Amino acid sequence: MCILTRQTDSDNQQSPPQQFNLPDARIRFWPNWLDEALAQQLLEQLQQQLNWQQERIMMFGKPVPIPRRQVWMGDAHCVYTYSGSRFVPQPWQPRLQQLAAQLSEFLQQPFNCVLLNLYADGQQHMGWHADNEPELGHDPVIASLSLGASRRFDLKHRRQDWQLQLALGSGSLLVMDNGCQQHWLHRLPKQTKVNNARLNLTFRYIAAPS
Ligand SMILES: O=C(O)CCC(=O)C(=O)O
Ligand SMILES: [Fe+2]
Repeated sequence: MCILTRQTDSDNQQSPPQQFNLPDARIRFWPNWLDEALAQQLLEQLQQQLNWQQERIMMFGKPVPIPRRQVWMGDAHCVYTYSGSRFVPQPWQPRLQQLAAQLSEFLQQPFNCVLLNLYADGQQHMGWHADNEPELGHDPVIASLSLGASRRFDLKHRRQDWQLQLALGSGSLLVMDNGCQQHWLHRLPKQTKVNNARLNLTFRYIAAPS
């Protein structure tokens, strides 16, 4: 097993990313893509303004609330099926549409929808999964922006004994592509000592029906 950890440093959007060429995948990481004050301001604004939902998923035949709150937002055709439920997007909040456009320009990659996850504290989490729903296409590019409390993010190869752990601090941007969803899984583990909220935004692209 190989566990690699990177700590954040003072890079910004002008700096080249930290790049991890993993077996069967690529991860790029900008520790300070947004500066600290802007990240904090955006966190507070989105926490207050958005219509946060605690979705329920079916587990062993019973509806169970997921351990975080979510918003699904994007272009009207971006209907998304996740853990057996169908999500119709909320219309764009202007600041988020602007961020999607900024990321599209920055990464030279279209984004037309975003899943927002709000973790009230370190008890809230997300289990092992891949963002490999068919709507996202064959090899999706997922751009993950984090605001608020720093949390650990784990990746593991599906078939080989490889793991990667990253600390995702406020304002950091993580980009997963080149096989990451096909060959790896990721999760946000519980961290019971974390008392503050974290908001994560994963920008995605869903092709319009032809
Ligand atoms: O909160 C995170 O960093 C992970 C979010 C995630 O994996 C997802 O939205 O699919
Ligand atoms: Fe994910």
